[in-house]
Amino acid sequence: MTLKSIPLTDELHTYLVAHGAPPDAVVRDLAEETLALLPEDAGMQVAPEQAAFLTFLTRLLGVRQAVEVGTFTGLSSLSIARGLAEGGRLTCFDISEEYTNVARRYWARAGVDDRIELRIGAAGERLRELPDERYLDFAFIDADKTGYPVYWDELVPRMRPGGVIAVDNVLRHGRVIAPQSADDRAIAAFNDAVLADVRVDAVMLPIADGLTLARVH
Ligand SMILES: C[S@@+](CC[C@H](N)C(=O)[O-])C[C@H]1O[C@@H](n2cnc3c(N)ncnc32)[C@H](O)[C@@H]1O
Repeated sequence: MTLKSIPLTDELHTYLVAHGAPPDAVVRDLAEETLALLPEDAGMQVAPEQAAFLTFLTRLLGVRQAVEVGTFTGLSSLSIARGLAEGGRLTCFDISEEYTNVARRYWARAGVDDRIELRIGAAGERLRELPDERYLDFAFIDADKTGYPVYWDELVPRMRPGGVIAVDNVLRHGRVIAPQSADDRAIAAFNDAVLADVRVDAVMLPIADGLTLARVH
């Protein structure tokens, strides 16, 4: 049995991205503009292979109702929106008008703005505005790390049976096993809580900074 995922050199990463739904012009421009406008924060954007995976997964699940927590300049939301089934809707949560104004432009350019609703404000509070029923097919959590348990607790009861929650940055660039910050400790505790949560089956994938996929019973 193979013992672990192989390490990715830069060359291998480039090869992997190029051979699995490579970024189109919209995604390339969004990545370039994010880096130019927000050089300090551009690393928050999902990796290109994650973007492709989000579209693939959304399509695979036939998602009609999706939520994203943590939109930034829009790469993950664009990727989810592209995979939605006919008539599907994505509701996005973020606190920043500045970041999400970039997202709005790229949603329009990609022709998916008609299926996305953006709600600005602290997601812990704004998620409570969502219908109190099990209607969500898919959710993606990628905002402030200390908020993850709150987002999880708001989202799990709203997932339809078989719905999937994807959670980003669960490996904290390896620091999850030796936390060095409050964010690292928050993710380590969150990962333990997911493992113990009897409402879900979860797998942790070594994509980019680690992605948990949890299927809600
Ligand atoms: C890692 S980035 C998201 C990256 C995005 N998924 C992408 O692919 O480009 C985290 C985002 O969470 C937002 N955020 C931070 N705290 C938040 C909160 N309390 N409620 C909602 N959004 C928050 C930030 O403004 C930022 O845009």
